[in-house]
Amino acid sequence: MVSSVADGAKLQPSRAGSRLCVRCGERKAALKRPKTLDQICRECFYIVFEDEIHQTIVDNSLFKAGERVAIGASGGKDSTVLAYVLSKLNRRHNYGLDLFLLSVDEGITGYRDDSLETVKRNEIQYGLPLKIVSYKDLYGWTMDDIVKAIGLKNNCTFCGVFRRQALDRGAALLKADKIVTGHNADDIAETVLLNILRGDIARLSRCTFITTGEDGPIPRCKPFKYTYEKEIVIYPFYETSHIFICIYSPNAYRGFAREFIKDLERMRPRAILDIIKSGENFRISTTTKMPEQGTCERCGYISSQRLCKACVLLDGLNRGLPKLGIGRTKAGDGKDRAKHSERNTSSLQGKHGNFDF
Ligand SMILES: Nc1ncnc2c1ncn2[C@@H]1O[C@H](COP(=O)(O)OP(=O)(O)OP(=O)(O)O)[C@@H](O)[C@H]1O
Repeated sequence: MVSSVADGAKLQPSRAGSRLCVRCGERKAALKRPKTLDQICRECFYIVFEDEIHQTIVDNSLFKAGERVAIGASGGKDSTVLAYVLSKLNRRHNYGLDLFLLSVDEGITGYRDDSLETVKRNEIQYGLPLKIVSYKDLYGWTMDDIVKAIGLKNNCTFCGVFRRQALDRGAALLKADKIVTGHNADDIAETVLLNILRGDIARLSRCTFITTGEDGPIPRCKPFKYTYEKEIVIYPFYETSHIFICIYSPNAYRGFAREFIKDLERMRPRAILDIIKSGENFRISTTTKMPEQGTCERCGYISSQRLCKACVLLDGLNRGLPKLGIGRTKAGDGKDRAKHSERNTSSLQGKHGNFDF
């Protein structure tokens, strides 16, 4: 399913009126910057947008020269803009990175097949090699098959767990040193809020990290950590920009958090950065038990249980018991590596889940 988001982006420029740009003081302001509400011209908007991302990359030492970086490319607005900006900054600032597009085909007819067409165009437009890995090849199941087996209710759990691992496997095939994703400031603020609402201390403690998985197979980072979604939408300006909406994603709880953050942003744009800042400054009590890292006995993937979540879910599917591994039951067959409280066990469960991408 495809919907155009260019409309929202076009409204703002027309409201900017005839004021001069606050940055250059020469050209007419073309829009009100969503992040700061500054009246700014189009040229200066591009400059500050790209410069802030460059600054985030430099301040957080996200990359080293010579690294092979796989860009998680879904074909949606965030990762499409990420691929474009990262290849531009790589050239402009001589990062010395080898960039690749990496797409996971979940096998969702009418959604991922459409968005993969965008990625294939990006491969040519941006001159970046593309690798596609599919759930069908990796797990023997497409999401269409999984939804037929389990219905709509818990399908996001399968998709999140499988996608996380599929990205790692694809990146390993590309011999990548890092994976980057298009998670933006709104996504991160939303995740902070959700982890508070769920009392998920383990994930709360790491969901604001700009780089995660340094102890795992391939670290992944988020160069858009401080980039507002509204600015990502505006960035391609009058070019058509599309959002692909998953036909299977009912995730109402996340949707509620998202709406709440959008309301806060309308009243006070800084709210998004402030929620991220709060998340960054949470201190976890030393008495809270944290997951103990290991590897899955069956597939060798990083896991805090005897079997990783993907293997447990796959087992359930293959045995005709698709609900196995869903919810708050323990992954594996109960032989935990460490004794955890009930709450901590539930945190571990989602370690590869879609809230902790
Ligand atoms: N199928 C996929 N293949 C490769 N990377 C993916 C895939 N799905 C998600 N990602 C990565 O995870 C990020 C966040 O995914 P999410 O599903 O939240 O989509 P989103 O916020 O709408 O981003 P986008 O606009 O890029 O689709 C994406 O920006 C992308 O980098």
